[in-house]
Amino acid sequence: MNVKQTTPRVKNRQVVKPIIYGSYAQPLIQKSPQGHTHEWIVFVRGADGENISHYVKKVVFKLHESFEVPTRAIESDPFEVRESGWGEFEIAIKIHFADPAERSVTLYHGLQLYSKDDTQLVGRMPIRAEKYDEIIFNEPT
Ligand SMILES: O=C(Nc1ccc(C(=O)N2CC(c3nccs3)C2)s1)[C@@H]1CCCN1
Repeated sequence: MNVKQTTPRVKNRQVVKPIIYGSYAQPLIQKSPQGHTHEWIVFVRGADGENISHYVKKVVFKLHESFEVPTRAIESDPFEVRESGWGEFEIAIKIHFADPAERSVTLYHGLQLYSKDDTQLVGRMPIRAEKYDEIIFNEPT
């Protein structure tokens, strides 16, 4: 009996990429001449340390417009911006993908320089403000 063998079509399947984004901040030992009180870093990274540059082409961090160069495009791992300042504000984080067919994704992060609860932090303990999220790609059939 002649049975036609067909290649099994892969249905639309999802590829889920876990990421962590956020900021770490630490008080400066002394206020800078510009009045900066903290140093901080804002970042996007793969959860469990995965190298996201396999599927991320660049990450654009949009800082407050009072920064000298408020728009920072980072085109290779580590996708982070290291800065200093005196206050907390929202940072837009736009992730552009290596696959030109994939639309970019924008996340928003409130830079945190101070502890949210009333624990009086001893010394220069860093303030970690991190969020877990997932980038979901729909694989074509
Ligand atoms: O703080 C806040 N907004 C901030 C915007 C920019 C900040 C900052 O840290 N910097 C600008 C950059 C400069 N350095 C020298 C010249 S411009 C260092 S803070 C708000 C105000 C109320 C609550 N939070």
